[in-house]
Amino acid sequence: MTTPVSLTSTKMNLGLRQTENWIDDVLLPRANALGRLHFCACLPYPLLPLGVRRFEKTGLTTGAQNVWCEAGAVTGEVSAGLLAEIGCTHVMVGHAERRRLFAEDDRLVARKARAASAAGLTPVICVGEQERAGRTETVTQVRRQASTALRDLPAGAAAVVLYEPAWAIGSAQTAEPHQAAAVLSALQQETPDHVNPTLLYGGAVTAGTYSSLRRLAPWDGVALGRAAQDAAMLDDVLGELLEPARP
Ligand SMILES: O=C(CO)COP(=O)(O)O
Repeated sequence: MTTPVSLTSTKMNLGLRQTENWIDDVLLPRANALGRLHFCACLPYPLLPLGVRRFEKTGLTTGAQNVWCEAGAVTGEVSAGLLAEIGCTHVMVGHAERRRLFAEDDRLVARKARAASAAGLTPVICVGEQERAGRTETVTQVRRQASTALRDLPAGAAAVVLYEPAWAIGSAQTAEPHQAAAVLSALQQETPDHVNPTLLYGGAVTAGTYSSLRRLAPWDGVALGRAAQDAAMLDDVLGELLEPARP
């Protein structure tokens, strides 16, 4: 049984001091466990050097929450090359909040994923339905989002596909495990032969989420939001992800 993979994004929820405290008091004391999960913390742009410095030699890595597709004269944006140069390993593309607030569509998300990959970063391609929907509609949306982003990645490129239903993010409810299993199966079918992405679930993850999803489908891990910011919740999730005998 391979060890699951996990990551988190602090979104815009923590300032500089809060991020320092969270890294020092919550993440670093758990660096061994988090390192086993290849844990990546996706931070706002100005806090990326802080993450890179603090995580040096810990097994944890730093990711960005967004990127622009090209370098050059694009005021206010940040290129994949710069993210790689400062030490990021991952970058999220197409998070539901960006699709909703900034009208990011599948083609733009695909360009961002390609740029990330070309710079040596692992794109975390976020997919998921904006509104709660039935299985057929959900699977159709997710298939389209994932295939558009994956098909132009170079052969052998590292990639994560993160299924996060927008309605579950920040809520108390995760996706229903059978429906999530149908999504995972569609993602596997939609993955082109030349890439082998890690497939994660996110959205209202707490202790128990991974086990109930994994019972029905071979998810590679989970992305954490609120659960990574609370030491007790994080301990519970880590205990579950790292327990030796999972079904
Ligand atoms: O959006 C998320 C992570 O990117 C999920 O957040 P929550 O786990 O807090 O719902």
